Amino acid sequence: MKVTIVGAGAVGASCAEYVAIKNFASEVVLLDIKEGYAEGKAMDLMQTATLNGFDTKISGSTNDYSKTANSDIAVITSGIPRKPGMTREELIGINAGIVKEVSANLIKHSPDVTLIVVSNPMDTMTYLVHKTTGLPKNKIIGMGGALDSARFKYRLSEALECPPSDVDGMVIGGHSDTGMVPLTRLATRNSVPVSAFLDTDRLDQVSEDTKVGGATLTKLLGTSAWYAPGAAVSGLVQAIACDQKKMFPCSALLEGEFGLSDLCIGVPVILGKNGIEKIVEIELNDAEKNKMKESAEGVKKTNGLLDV
Ligand SMILES: NC(=O)C1=CN([C@@H]2O[C@H](COP(=O)(O)OP(=O)(O)OC[C@H]3O[C@@H](n4cnc5c(N)ncnc54)[C@H](O)[C@@H]3O)[C@@H](O)[C@H]2O)C=CC1
Ligand SMILES: O=C([O-])CC(=O)C(=O)O
Repeated sequence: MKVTIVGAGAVGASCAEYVAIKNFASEVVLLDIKEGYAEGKAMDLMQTATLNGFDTKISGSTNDYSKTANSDIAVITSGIPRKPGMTREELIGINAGIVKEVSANLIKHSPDVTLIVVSNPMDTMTYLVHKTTGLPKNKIIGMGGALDSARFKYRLSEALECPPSDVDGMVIGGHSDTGMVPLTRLATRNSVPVSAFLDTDRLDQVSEDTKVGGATLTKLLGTSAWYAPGAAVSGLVQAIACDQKKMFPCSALLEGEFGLSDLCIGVPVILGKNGIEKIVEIELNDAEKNKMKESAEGVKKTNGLLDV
């Protein structure tokens, strides 16, 4: 199993580390445009192999895509992150060109690759990859909802004063400060609806904190987050690599599902060896449907800025 990660920055390197530690991939190639950077990160990570007990071979490449040939899965984390006060959407001008070029280069050397798009604005970057590559729709996956759901569960565990492992929950919709749709109605603590423990005001607060999860960290860190993003991507990579048939909310091309079409947005999907094996059309109530519709309008507005 060969995994390539383009962009050896904060998220790319974190993802490489989690993939390696989980020890399911034979090879991880890190590629970056910055001279020597991916090689340096790869060497540093390889020197953790005996410490962390993994056998995955991690190598680096400065923009030489021949090193990525025959990758099964490739992750795109190349591009700029936001600074405090910015939205993800403001990154489109620089990141669209990078994502278009990187995806074309990856596919040239690995025509059967499954792509996971991380660069922001992620839903629009995922749509761009659909529009500009010939890859089938099941092989293009945007990562956002897995991260947003992890943050939702963290915020719920804070409110419930319980360990995060007691909590289950999911965030669908666009990966943006206003577009996320945390499904509080379906969230549970060990199968008990969270509404049995928390009142509406507290649940609304959890939702709001979840939606601005990325912005909150960007303000604290001066750049956007990487540990939870890297871990979330590694979960998607593992589900595909190990054919786990696990369900995650991912940005997928919709063609009528949830009453939406011609966009990529976060919805529950089953991930296995064929990438997106199924979009799971869960029943939403009217309020959730309206939030999804508004979220989709926001994503489409950003998509309208693309030159495709
Ligand atoms: N979808 C999500 O949930 C998340 C998305 N992100 C996004 O991921 C992206 C990366 O974030 P960070 O790793 O924090 O940024 P970073 O600046 O640490 O790393 C980005 C790397 O991309 C490289 N790069 C730029 N152009 C390239 C090209 N043409 N080819 C190869 N490499 C290139 C840079 O040299 C740099 O090393 C950002 O757009 C950020 O907004 C970050 C966190 C979560
Ligand atoms: O907030 C950002 O810009 C990066 C990101 O997508 C996240 O951490 O959710």
